[in-house]
Amino acid sequence: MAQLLSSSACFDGHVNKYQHTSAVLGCDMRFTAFLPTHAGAGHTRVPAIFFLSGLTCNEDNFISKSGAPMFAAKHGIALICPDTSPRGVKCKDDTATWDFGEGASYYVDATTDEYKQHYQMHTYVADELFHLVTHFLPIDPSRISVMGHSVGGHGALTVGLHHASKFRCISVFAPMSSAPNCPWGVKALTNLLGPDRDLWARYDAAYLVRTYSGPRKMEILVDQGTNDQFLRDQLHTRMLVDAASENAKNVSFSYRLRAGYDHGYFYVASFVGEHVEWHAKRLV
Ligand SMILES: N[C@@H](CCC(=O)N[C@@H](CS)C(=O)NCC(=O)O)C(=O)O
Repeated sequence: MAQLLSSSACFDGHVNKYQHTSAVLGCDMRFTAFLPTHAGAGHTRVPAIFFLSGLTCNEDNFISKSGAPMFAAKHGIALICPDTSPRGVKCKDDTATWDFGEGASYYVDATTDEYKQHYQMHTYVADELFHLVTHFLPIDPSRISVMGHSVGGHGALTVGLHHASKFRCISVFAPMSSAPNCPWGVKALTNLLGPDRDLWARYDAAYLVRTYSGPRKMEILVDQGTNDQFLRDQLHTRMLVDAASENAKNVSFSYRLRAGYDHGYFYVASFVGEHVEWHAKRLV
């Protein structure tokens, strides 16, 4: 069960904030949900898009900055926005920097002694939160997809490709495309999984796109701004394009390059309507 903390009318629906105790993470967690008005009326279950946010974000950034609820209302789709990490669990160094730890879990299931007790965000999103929202909210479990931004784009790709029977399609803005091949990812995976790089492939989005083999063809939409300050050193979006071209049998891939846009929420807000429409075609 989740406790409703607040509810605000928004377009043709409500933005609700919930809190629940996560058994997987061993702490209380919050998430926000946009629910269209007709969700739950006469037992109506609606499709949903999970949105995974990037570094320094919590459950509020996307829902309040992207403008997505207007488009979700138009298409009758729910938005589910989890927090980006466990909170207040006091693991080693997890509040020391902005690019790792609290607000920066990288959606990984940790195996190191320092982090494995709480940093299980992959299983939290794919299993625990998925189960919670499809049992507690009027959401149709057979019509769910995943979207993400930056490190949350890495999260959307890794969660979506590992759980393709649960998530129908994936779209990402400015994704961190290969965690083992950028400084953010190397720092996070060393902390969360240890130094054995063979274990890191499970969270390498480009590797997963290249090797994905079912249960059905996965549709992926990748969006990238050309003036993104993190593109050259951290995101390497081209690696996803190359990986998809090598696996066209199993992956249907669209790439939208946006001239002049940077990494921030003004960029996400500019194209989120296109993304919600793309998901709606596959969910509604
Ligand atoms: N704190 C970093 C930036 C972190 C950052 O850009 N985070 C992105 C995701 S990777 C974000 O969505 N930030 C929250 C926001 O803009 O609301 C800095 O100041 O350079």
